[in-house]
This record gives sequence, structure tokens and C-alpha cells, in this order.
Amino acid sequence: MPQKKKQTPMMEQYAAIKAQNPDAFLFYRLGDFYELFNEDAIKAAKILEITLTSRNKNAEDPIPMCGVPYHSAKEYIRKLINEGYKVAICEQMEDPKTTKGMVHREVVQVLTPGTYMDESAGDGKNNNYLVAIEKHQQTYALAYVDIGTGEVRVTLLNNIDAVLNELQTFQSKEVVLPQGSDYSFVTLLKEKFRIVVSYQEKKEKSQLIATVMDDIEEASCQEVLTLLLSYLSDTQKRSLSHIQKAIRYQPDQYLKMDTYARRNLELTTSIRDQQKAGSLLWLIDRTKTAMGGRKLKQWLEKPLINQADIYVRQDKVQSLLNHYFERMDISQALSSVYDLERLVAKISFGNVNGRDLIQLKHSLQQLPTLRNILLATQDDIWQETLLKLEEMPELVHLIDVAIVEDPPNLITDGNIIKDGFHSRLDQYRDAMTNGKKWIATLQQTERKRTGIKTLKIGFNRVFGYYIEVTKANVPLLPEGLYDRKQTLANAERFITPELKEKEQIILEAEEKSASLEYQLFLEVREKVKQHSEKLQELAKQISEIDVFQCFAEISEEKHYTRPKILADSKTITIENGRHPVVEEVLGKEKYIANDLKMEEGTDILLITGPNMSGKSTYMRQLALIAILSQIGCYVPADRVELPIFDQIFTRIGAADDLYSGQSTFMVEMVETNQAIQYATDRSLILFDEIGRGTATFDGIALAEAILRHLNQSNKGKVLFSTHYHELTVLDQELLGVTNVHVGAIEQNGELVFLHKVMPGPADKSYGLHVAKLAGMPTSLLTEARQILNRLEKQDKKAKVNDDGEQLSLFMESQFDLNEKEVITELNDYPLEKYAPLEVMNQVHEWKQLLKKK
Ligand SMILES: Nc1ncnc2c1ncn2[C@@H]1O[C@H](COP(=O)(O)OP(=O)(O)OP(=O)(O)O)[C@@H](O)[C@H]1O
Repeated sequence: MPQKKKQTPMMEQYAAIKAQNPDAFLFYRLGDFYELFNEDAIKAAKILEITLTSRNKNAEDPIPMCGVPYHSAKEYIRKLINEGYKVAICEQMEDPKTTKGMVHREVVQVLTPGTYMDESAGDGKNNNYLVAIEKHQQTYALAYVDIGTGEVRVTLLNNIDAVLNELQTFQSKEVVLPQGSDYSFVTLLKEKFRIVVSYQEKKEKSQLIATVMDDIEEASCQEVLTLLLSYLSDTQKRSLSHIQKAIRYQPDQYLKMDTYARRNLELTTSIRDQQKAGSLLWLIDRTKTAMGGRKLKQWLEKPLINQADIYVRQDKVQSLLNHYFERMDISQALSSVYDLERLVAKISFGNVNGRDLIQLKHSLQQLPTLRNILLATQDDIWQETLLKLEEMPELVHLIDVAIVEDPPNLITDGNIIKDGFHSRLDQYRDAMTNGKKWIATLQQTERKRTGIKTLKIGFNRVFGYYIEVTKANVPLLPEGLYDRKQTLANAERFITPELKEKEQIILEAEEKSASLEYQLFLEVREKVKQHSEKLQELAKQISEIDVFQCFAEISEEKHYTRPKILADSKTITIENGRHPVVEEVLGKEKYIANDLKMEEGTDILLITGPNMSGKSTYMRQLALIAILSQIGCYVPADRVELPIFDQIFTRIGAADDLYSGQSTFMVEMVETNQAIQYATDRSLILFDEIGRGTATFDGIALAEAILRHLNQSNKGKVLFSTHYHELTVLDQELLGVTNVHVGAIEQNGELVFLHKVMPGPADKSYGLHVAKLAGMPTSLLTEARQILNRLEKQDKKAKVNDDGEQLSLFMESQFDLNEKEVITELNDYPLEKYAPLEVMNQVHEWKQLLKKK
């Protein structure tokens, strides 16, 4: 058997490190490049669109290789992470210049989608959550962390739907599962939700683990936290001192919405392109800080269900609305506040620089202002905030005396520490300035002494300071005093002992001062680090104040009102309600406000009206008003009284599940079923044209059965829009069903939408008018009208002969429609019931009908 060729020591080292990081692209540092080899290289070259070469081109089996420059590696790494991959950064741990043999290399960090902190991404208003899940019998323990902010939360969930819902709520990109686990939902995570799945062995209890789970009692919560933190320490390999104590939460502490509802209601992203623009978040986000932006998004993802908590938030908004000037001052102060949460994380990782500290100082300098403004409102509601919004004068002072106002980006090049902070540093600096002054004067004296006007003093890294004289002038130099160092084409360079002496003082002072500055900076940073916990608490308070000023600002600008929330009420009253986003897009003047009233006992509002008249908008409007009020914001209406909803379910046509590959109708039924299964008497259900996705009879049958079911099982408040006018009679039979319709009028054969919701059912289908508005050819419309007339006649006839079953408009083959009908009627005709004359009449009618064909 041919012997396998021995690898070079470097490739051996590479292979050993790669074996420990099989699921990550290994970025192997070689001088100024990160190199990738073998499979990694082939795959990465394609994704990153870089050239694939090979290490030993002429060998029998060349090793595929590609590389990215160290200085621009960030961009490439970001691309890989965004595509759902992991990247292990392997650095040279020794200086190759001073090392004999192989340089020792180590993986210093594994970057993964769930732990990646992309500082260049947008406005910093998004969290990136890494989630760990562990199954204990029938319960799923779920914990998540944002390593950019240090927040950790943990909960227990009863079923996989709840797990998936949580995952989608915070759009996590990566899930950690226990090593060796074999959960059935893994494929779903990977393929449907495109979540990266990582497996992890749990580690021994560390200091970090102990601190994080300080307040957590249940064993399964502790286990999942251990799993999460083990993964963090294995991938991050750096200080994680900013990770906060885990908070135990219950999902039913918040208003529940499933993925469909979130998407349909466009809370944080629009349905069209999954971007923030066009969503409710986009509309109301007036936060001034990134932390405020993240907090607002969190609140929108988890609205409250506790009346007292909602009141507290509303009171704070009200306080800021009542104090306009104070609010303006708050938003101005917030504009100078830096992202404290991220800063604490950076301090923990050890990559904070002088500029960060200056920004921290400016942020802390806003605290007295913020406190004074809140005090000036004289509202008791801020008392707790004020207690926690502690000023930190000693920290401000430290940064103020230590760090220059405009420090450089790098912390190793000096010019960070202020004069007067440290006496030895001041001495070095004196030496440097004096030395430089001396050299500047030397040029003048030497010119005088030699009479050479072009004589100059210069500096380069190899020879240090030198005196340069053009060749023509060299004879003018006095003998013996100057030591020749370098000859150039036109000039000679000399040094003198005096010059070298000064040079030594200057260079030594420069070098020493840079390293002393670095030391001093690290000391300052360490002192700042001791305030981490306090800074995190401040971040929390400031981000909340930011959200309250945001609520107040939007509420004032858009004329929102404070909703009256009655936890146990069964009544909904909305006067002149508006859909906040549609109103914004259309403009206030064009938007038609609508009332919505559902008394106790009314649990289904059946909404009819032409296409495009505004049925969906009206339904979504209620949900958005409810959500806004449950996050503590004011709402777009003149007067609102609402109960507190525990869950919101939606089935709204536009959001078809393109990812899952399920048929539109299947998605419709899945969404509908969610509500049927899980809604309670405190839920809100929006059903938009249920049954539209299937044949007419099927659709009507399902829609009616669903309505009856909801009605009987007391599933909260239901808004049900439909095209099936047949359903509108249900109000006569079922208690709690009320008809309303969105008005439209015909003017000169054209359809004019009123967008006004009125009592009672709509009386006509306006499909043809909408088709006309859409610009369909006149000939087609004429034909459609003829078909409609014919169908309507049949419909009337069917009703005359109605024996319990309702025939409706249906569009089966037009040619044998009448024949079919006659055959059906004939088959079902109860001959024995009728007198001969009646039978004759009926036969005559059938004959007439057949003639019409
Ligand atoms: N209250 C309103 N005031 C002004 N314009 C409105 C109002 N409600 C809806 N509209 C406008 O009408 C358009 C159609 O609204 P919507 O989608 O709610 O209609 P729909 O009746 O649900 O239609 P379809 O039956 O085709 O689904 C909206 O995009 C909006 O521009």
C-alpha cells in the first residue's frame, strides 16, 4: 500500500485545530492573512467570491486554499455569519520573528450567528438572541441571552408550539441543544426557520454560571442555563463579566400572539419585504437611543396583561404629555446618551477604547439633567425611576481627569491620557517636547555656524535624527565634528554626538510614554468595569424613559388618546378609531375614522362589504389599538374602552406562508385552527374571509361551522369578515352575532368606497366594479355581467325551491348548469307530497329552464 505523504508541521497543526472545530470555517492566521484550507477553502471561496488557489500547486495532491487579508477580514466574516455559518478565529499566539520552529496558534473565538455582535449593522436597535433548549420529560426549558447587552431570561414551556413561538418572537438565529440529544423538531428549525443548530456538552459550574443563576430555583431552568453558558464560554473564550443575572419569566405574563398574528399585524416588520419600514414599530419608534429602540421592540413583542402595570406605563406617558417642555429637554438629553448596555459588554470583552469612555462620560453627564427634569414634573410616578437613576460623579470625574477629549481609535499609540493625570507621564512628555524644541533650534544654529542655508534636520526610522547637507555644500562643513551616516544622490546625512544624545531622550520618552499610557488606560478601564452592574441598571432606566418619551411624542403628534382599560370588561368601545400605519401612509385627511362597539354578549362582529372597502384594515385596526394600549401607549382614536386581551389570533389573507411550501388553503386552515384550539373567552380573533381558499360550497360550509363553533364555545371577541352574504342571516339565529358592513355606493355605474363601517349587512357584491377599477377589458366585464345576471336568476329560483339547503353563486361549467340543476331537483322531488297539478307546473318550469340553455 502506498504510504500517505507526511504533512508539513504547519498543516499538521492546522488539521489538529480544525478537528476541534469541525462545524466552523477555520480562519488560520498566517502573517497578514487568514487562510482557509481544504473543504473550508472550496466552500468559502464560493460564498465569499474569492479566488481558490492551492498551497503546493505542483504536488500530487495540492491542498485547496483561499485567504482574506487580516485587515479586511471583518467583512468576510460578517458575510459568512449572515449566511448562517460559524467562523473560528485562529491566531498566532507568539511573535513569529522571535519564535524558533512552529508558531503556537490557538482559536481565540468562535463567531456564530447567535453570538455575533455586528457593530456596523443598522442603528443597534435589534437584539441578537442565542437560545438554548432542553427537554425534560414533557417540558421544554428555554433560556436566551443577548451577549451584546448581557440580558438573560429563562422559562418553561409545555409544548413545541410554544417553543417555536418564542423562537420566532425574538427571531433568533441560533439554538443550542444538549450534546447527544435527538429532538424531533431539529429539522423544522433548520429547514423551515433557517435556524443554526449547535450541540453543546454541559460544563462544570463556574463562577459565571453561579452568578447568572443566582435567582433561579427550578432544576430544569438551571440545567438549560448551564447549557447556554457552557456554549458561550466555549465559543467566546473571553471575559463575560457583563452577563446579567437570569430572569425567570412566564410566557403567559404577556399577551400571546402566534407567529401568524405577529406577521399579519406587521408589528415589527412589514409583510411585503420583512423590513421595519411599514410596520407599527417603524411608525411609533421615536426613541433617541439604541437601548430605547431595543426596549420598545421588546415591549411590542410582549405586551402586558396586568392592568396595574399598564396603568403605570400610561401614567408615565401622561406625565410627559402634561409637561411638554420637560419632555423636549428629556429627548435632547437622551440624544447625547450612548449605548450603555453595549458599552458594558465591550468593557467586559476588553475592547473598549478612549472614545467609548468619552462617550460614557457624556452619557453620565446627562444624568443630573434627566433627574432634574423628572423632578420638575412633580409627578410621584417617577419616584422609583429616580431612585434607580443614580448619578455617578466619581466615574465622570475619573474619565474627565484621565482621558483626553478627542482620543484616537487605537489604545496603544498614546495621546489618550490627559496631562496632569500622572506625573511620570508628564515628565516623559516634557522630555519629548523639550527635545523636539531643542532639535528645531539646532537647525537654526547649525545653519548660522556653517553658513549653509539649505541645511536641514530630518528623521527616519533607520538612522533616527540626522543633519542633511547637499553634496555641493559638504565642503563648507567644519572638519571632525560631523559623522557621515548616509549618502544619497544629491546629499549627505550626518549625525553629531549631541544630536544622538537628544534623540535617545526623545525616543525613549516616546516609547515609555506610549506604554505607560496604555497601562494607565487599562487601569482606568478596570475601574470603569467595577461599575458595570450600576451602568446596566442605568441603561434599563434610561431605555424606559426613552420609550415613554417616544410614546408621548407619537401620541401628541398623531392625536392619540389614553385608552381606558378594564381588565374584566366584556365591552369594546372605540370612537373614531384609526389604523395607525394606514393613516400615516394615506395621510390623516384621507383616512376615514370608524367606530367599533361590541357590548357584553356580542362576541362576533360579522363584517361584509366589497373588496377593497377596508374590511381588513378595520379588523387590524382593533388589534393594533389593543396592542398599543397593552404596551402602555396611547391609541389612534377619540375614545377607547377595552378589556385586556390574553391572546390575539389572526387569519388574514395576505400573509401566505411562502417559506413552508404549504398551500395557501392549508395555511388558512392551520391559522384558523390555532384560534379554535387555543382561544379563551379573553382572546381577540380576527378572521378575514375564512373559506376563500376553497370551493364556494366548501368555503361557506366551513365558514358557517367555524362561526357556530366560536359562538358556542365562547372564544372571546371575534371579528369575521366575509364575502358570503349567506352568512349574514346568522344574526337572527345566533345570540351574540352582529352584522356590520363597510359602505360603498355606486355613482354613475362606478363604485365609490366610503370606508365607513355601518350597521347591518352589505347587500350586494361589488366584485365586478372592482374588476373595472382594476382596468379589465370592457368586453370581459360585459360578459361577466351577463353571467352574473344568469346566476342571480338561478339563485332566486333555487331559493324559491329551497328545501333547507342554500344554493349560492357558483361558477361551475356554464354550459350544463341548468341541466344539472333540473336533474338534481328531479332526483330529490318528493312526488308523493304534491298534487298532480303542482307536479305539472313543476315539470313545466323545468322545461322552461332547459329551453333557456
Ligand atoms: N378607513 C379607511 N379610510 C381610508 N382608506 C381606507 C380605510 N380603510 C381602508 N382604506 C383603503 O382601502 C384599501 C383596502 O383596504 P382593505 O385591504 O382593508 O380592504 P378589504 O375590504 O379587506 O379588501 P379585500 O376584500 O380585497 O381583502 C387600503 O389599502 C386603504 O388604502
